Amino acid sequence: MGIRRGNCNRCPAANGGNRGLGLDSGGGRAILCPVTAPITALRPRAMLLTVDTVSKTYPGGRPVLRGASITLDRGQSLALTGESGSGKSTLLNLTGALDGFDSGEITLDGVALSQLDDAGRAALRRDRVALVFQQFNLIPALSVAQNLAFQARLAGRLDRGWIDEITARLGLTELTGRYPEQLSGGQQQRVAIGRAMAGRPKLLLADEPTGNLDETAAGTVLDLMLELVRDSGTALLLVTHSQAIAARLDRRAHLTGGRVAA
Ligand SMILES: Nc1ncnc2c1ncn2[C@@H]1O[C@H](COP(=O)(O)OP(=O)(O)OP(=O)(O)O)[C@@H](O)[C@H]1O
Repeated sequence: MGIRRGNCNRCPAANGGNRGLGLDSGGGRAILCPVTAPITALRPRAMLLTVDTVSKTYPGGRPVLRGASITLDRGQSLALTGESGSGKSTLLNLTGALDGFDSGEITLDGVALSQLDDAGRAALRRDRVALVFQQFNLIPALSVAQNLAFQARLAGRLDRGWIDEITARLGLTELTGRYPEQLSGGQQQRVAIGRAMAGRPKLLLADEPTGNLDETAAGTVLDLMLELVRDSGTALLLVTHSQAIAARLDRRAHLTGGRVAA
């Protein structure tokens, strides 16, 4: 970047100037203030996602998000917790460009979501984001192998070697010819995770991914998902009610009153 980092002699945030920009104490050269600069400016390579003071009210409803902010580095995992109705799924959907927000900004992999039209949002979802929900959402007419390949093709990154690796790591090798209705819930969710990862997404959004599974299956699925995500360098934003699950991730953030308390 053109502007270097250092100690500024006056805090522009305090003086009503541009947040994060300051002057060095010597010659008045522009620098990034290490105190007030947005983290994105200081660590541009590591940062994947910034949700910056985002607000959202559904038509006819009360505000759900009132200036919610989170950040996520590449390859990092973050658990989003909060009371029922606090807006966790809403925040996840906004992050995945599934819905629009009223104010603030979401930046994903350098792309400001507020600037995208419908086609741009669709492209972002296809190329960089993958979703796993509590409902497995597999395509019933496609076999396990076809479900995985479908997603990879959609993302424009069909790599048979990678799909074979995912299949093996998720313990699905014996099941590749089966159809979703021939699988248990835990098996279906493993396929859903495999499908999500098949296109090598930058960000995996998971909404209560083990919520429909019994404890044993949930534990297995979570272990496999975290291992696969970690080794792939994919960042994970996971909504959960479970403190035990939240504790397994790198960081956690709690949503309350429409804001995030990290
Ligand atoms: N499409 C929608 N239209 C109108 N209101 C909605 C819509 N989706 C969610 N809401 C409302 O927004 C609020 C937050 O919902 P959201 O699903 O984001 O919460 P949550 O924290 O994920 O809840 P839970 O833990 O129960 O799944 C709720 O009051 C909900 O009724």
